[in-house]
Amino acid sequence: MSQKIKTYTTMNIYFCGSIRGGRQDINIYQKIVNKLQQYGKVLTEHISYDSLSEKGEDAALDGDKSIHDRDMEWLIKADVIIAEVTQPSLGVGYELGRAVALNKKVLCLFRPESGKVLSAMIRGASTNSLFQVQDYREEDVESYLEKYFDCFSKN
Ligand SMILES: O=c1[nH]c(=O)n([C@H]2C[C@H](O)[C@@H](COP(=O)(O)O)O2)cc1CO
Repeated sequence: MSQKIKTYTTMNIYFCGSIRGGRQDINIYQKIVNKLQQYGKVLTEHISYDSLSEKGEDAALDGDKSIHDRDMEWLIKADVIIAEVTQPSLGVGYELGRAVALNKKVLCLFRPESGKVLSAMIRGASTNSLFQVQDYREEDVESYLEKYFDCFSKN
């Protein structure tokens, strides 16, 4: 067990979650980020911060361009992208499109019990093991991540 965690320590994980699209799901983002930190470095940990409001990060110096350019650098260096896609977000949709273009490994997590219907452009992109969409209930999120990273280590 300890050996498995050791192999994961250098993995770069890019977590996507809604910011300006709405912060309703922040508690779930925190749960996901906490779990992901068992497997590697979460480059976008800030998405889970209580202090980050719907206004987004304070990018007073270079504005939104610095946020975009930094996040694209992180996306390029990520080994895997985990996205919580229940709360619709333009930024998350954009990140996922860029991740597909970069041939990255992507897991999208969606909660049907929210009553929302996931965009066809996300669910419909799930054609192979590189881009997966997983429906889940909040209480099961950790076990889905465990299963995903268990298979990840074998690929
Ligand atoms: O301040 C920010 N910082 C930041 O890293 N992002 C990135 C990471 C999130 O996965 C995604 C959220 O996009 P949006 O704000 O459109 O919901 O964009 C987005 C913003 C604000 O748009």
